[in-house]
Amino acid sequence: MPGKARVHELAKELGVTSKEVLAKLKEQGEFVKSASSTVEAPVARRLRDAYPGQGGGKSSKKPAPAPSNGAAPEGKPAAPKPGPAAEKPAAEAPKPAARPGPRPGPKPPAPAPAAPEVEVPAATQAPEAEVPAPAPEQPAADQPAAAQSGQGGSVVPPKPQGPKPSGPKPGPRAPRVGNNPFGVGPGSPAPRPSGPRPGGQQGQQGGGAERPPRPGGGAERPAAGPRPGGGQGGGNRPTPGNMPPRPNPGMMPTRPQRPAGGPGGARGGPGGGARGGPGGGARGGPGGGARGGPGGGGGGFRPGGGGPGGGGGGGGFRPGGGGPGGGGGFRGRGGPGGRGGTAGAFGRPGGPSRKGRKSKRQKRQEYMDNMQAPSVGGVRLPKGSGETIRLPRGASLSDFADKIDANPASLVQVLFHLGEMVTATQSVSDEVLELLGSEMNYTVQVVSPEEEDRELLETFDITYGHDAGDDEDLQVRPPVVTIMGHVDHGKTRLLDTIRKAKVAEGEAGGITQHIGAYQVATELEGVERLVTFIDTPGHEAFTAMRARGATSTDIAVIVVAADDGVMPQTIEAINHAQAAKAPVVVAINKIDKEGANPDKIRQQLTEYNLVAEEYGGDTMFVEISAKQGINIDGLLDAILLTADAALDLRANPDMEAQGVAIEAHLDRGRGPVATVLVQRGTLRVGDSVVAGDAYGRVRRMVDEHNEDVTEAWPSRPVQVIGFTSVPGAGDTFLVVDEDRVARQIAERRSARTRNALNASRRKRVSLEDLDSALKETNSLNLIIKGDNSGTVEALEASLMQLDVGEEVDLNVVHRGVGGVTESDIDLATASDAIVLGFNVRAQGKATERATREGVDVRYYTVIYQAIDEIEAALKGMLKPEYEEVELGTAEIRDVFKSSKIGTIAGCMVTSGEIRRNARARLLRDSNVVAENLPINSLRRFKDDAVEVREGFECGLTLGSYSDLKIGDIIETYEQREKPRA
Ligand SMILES: Nc1nc2c(ncn2[C@@H]2O[C@H](COP(=O)(O)OP(=O)(O)OP(=O)(O)O)[C@@H](O)[C@H]2O)c(=O)[nH]1
Repeated sequence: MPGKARVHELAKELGVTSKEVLAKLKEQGEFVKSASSTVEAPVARRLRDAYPGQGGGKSSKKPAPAPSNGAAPEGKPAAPKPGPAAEKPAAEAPKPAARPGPRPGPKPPAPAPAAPEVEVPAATQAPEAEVPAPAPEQPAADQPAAAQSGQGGSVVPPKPQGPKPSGPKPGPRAPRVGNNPFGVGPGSPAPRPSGPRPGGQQGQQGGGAERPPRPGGGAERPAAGPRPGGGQGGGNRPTPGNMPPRPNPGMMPTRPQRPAGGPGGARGGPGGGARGGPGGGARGGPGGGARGGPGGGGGGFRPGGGGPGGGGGGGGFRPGGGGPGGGGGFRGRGGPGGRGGTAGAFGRPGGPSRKGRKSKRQKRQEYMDNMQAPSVGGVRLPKGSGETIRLPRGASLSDFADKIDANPASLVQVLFHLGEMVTATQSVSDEVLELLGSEMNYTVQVVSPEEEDRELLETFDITYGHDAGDDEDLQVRPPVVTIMGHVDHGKTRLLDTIRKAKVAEGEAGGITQHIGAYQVATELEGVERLVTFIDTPGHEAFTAMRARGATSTDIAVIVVAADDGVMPQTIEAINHAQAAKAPVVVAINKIDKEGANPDKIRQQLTEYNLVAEEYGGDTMFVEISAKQGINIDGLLDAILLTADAALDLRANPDMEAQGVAIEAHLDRGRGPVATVLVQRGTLRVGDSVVAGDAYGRVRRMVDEHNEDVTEAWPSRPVQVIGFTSVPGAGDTFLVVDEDRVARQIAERRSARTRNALNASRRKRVSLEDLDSALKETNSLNLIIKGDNSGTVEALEASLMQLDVGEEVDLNVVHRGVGGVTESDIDLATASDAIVLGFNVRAQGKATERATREGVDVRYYTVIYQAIDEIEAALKGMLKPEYEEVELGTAEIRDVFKSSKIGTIAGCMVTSGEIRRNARARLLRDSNVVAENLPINSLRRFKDDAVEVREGFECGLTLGSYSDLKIGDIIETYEQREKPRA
């Protein structure tokens, strides 16, 4: 095969010295080692071109037509061994001859004479060739160009000069790095590392293999020989520069568009060669390349920072911070340009971060704040300036912390130091909140449930408790009356009598059911008037209900048995009425009985600010007999007169109804049923209603005659069916626009109640009694289920009033209306509770489950029985109380010392007996010298004894106590459990 020209041969040919040739080559950017080194044909040609006068230029033109002019010797070097397939001298190549014009058609018809032109270096024609330069898929088109290039001369194998650098190709003539003639134009020196432009431009031509096919791109250049990928430095060694492309960020279609990368190919330096000669390559030559040469190349595998003049890598695997103009990159470092480029996608930011730093001033301010902040137990707290913090009852430390922008954990710590152990989310009592607030100079205002409810309703633009509209919208309404009094003074009987009396007076159908309230008609001064009675009298267990009854009541009738007089609950009832500012009418009952002394009652009640009219006061006293129906009308008259005199009973019926739930229960067939008393507005079927934390839509309303009603005016009690759950007795109810609002109000109330309940139930654990609290809980948990909410509340209230000392806690973990369910049993299992069912039974498989889980379920129909039993159970739980019982005394008559046993007292038992293991105290001259000493050894003579009686001598030891003297008295005693009263 025709060898490559050696330097000295070329020197000879050109008539210059080898040294000169070497110098020239160096000038051209070719690094040739010595005179015996070979150079590639294009280099030789360029060299010849550089010496035109010496035939170099000519010679380059000659070789092609060689066959015709026989210039073989010259032609040889002219057509140097370019391509691997160049078996034949380039002179043979002409036929294709194709003029590499714009059309590289596969069959260029160009005749032989065109040959000279054929020799025009391909690179010079590149601009033309670029246009048609087909994509690699048109190898045929490439062919002629390749042929005419004169260097590859590869006529035959139309090897597709794929766009890939295809490094590993076994081309026998792997162009050496830096020798790719297509990287630069003819005659043009190697790209200077002077900026992106040359590099970029060159890169386009010799561009990386990954570049999309571009006209004239190195890869596609047919003239590029077998290894088109390279620029000047192009070679076909498998290097990162000419590896087949791998998918990487640098190859993403968008990347090359980054301005920073310059127009260089994805891997391209100017020459885009594998290892980057001057033209750049995979590792970056001056034109930039994989590692960022000075010229800032297109992205390579690791396009680093761009060089001084170049942009950074245009996206490669790890393009880094750019040089001055560079940018974009993943992880590269800045080149000489240093920082200043923008950060790469994942690169470090260009400059040091100042974010998060605090100024000295800020730090000083913080320090000052810290110094001023209150500190409890070393925990710094925010310092308030006396502002008022409003917290709902049962708020947690977390809620508090939110309001003052503090860390809840520090509040927990502070409370710990103050002796309260609570978690951040646990509800805490009002006092604790207030205490904590005062520590931090805040005024904590615990908002009452009523206030909270008002605020809650305000969020829905609802006001409760006021009549809407003007004075003229108000219409007279009947008075609402509650009957209260001491046990057995005749409240129930009176209510019955009134009811029956009115039935007798012709109420159609009569009062057929007890709904918690009823309305009766009576005549006063010829005018028919209505009076509403709340039909929930009771014994003290109903205190809670009564208290509420008084607040929803206009007038309180206090029943006092004429034969019994004023009793404790009479006074309590008066107090409730007066607290509710409800005028009182006193019904002196049982006047039919012997010994009835109404005047005594009048007299007694003056002490309680109830002065009878007869005595110059304004309270009406009416003497009646509920049993015999005496003076019932008189009582009704008195009620109405009192109402007229003392009250302005008017309400606006033309508004959405508001009122109070008097009683509620779960009806087997109808679901939750609530008796409500409309206080203002008109309640209608279909209204969306919310009562406490229950809500629903009024599906049906019935009155005390069990008749359906469609509208209920002020002071009218009706039973409402349609709630989704059972409201509580005494809950306020109101009609709202939409079901959604009703639901939301109910849910928020429910959450609030739960919180408040948690706060009240929380077992207060302080550091002093933490041990005992953990050792023994001493609490009785209860679940109360009843047939209606009034009963349940009453039972709970009574139980809570049980006096069992402070040793035992009574917790009602759940209460509800309805039968005992499986879920009640589950809760009881989880909380170790006893289930109390009042007038209800177990539902479904609750009994079975209770038996299985060992849950104690107790059913009652009499309230006293329930209370008595629980009281007994609680007393059983009380810790035993111990008392000291003296056993006997002994006088020390002698003292012995034993190295083995210690100090032994020889005694005479002077009273009672001395028992081994009993406790003893030592008296000397009637003073207690030592207490609680154990008698751990007791002997009578040499025998161990369990006890020694009065009049006998014994020897004993008092533990390790040794300060015994003759004449001391040993008093022994033991602790015995004290029976409870
Ligand atoms: N002689 C007489 N007995 C009456 C009169 N009113 C009530 N009694 C009787 O007194 C007893 C108690 O009457 P209740 O109506 O149950 O008394 P109460 O105040 O409702 O009792 P509690 O529901 O337990 O609080 C009953 O036996 C009645 O019959 C009355 O005017 N005269």
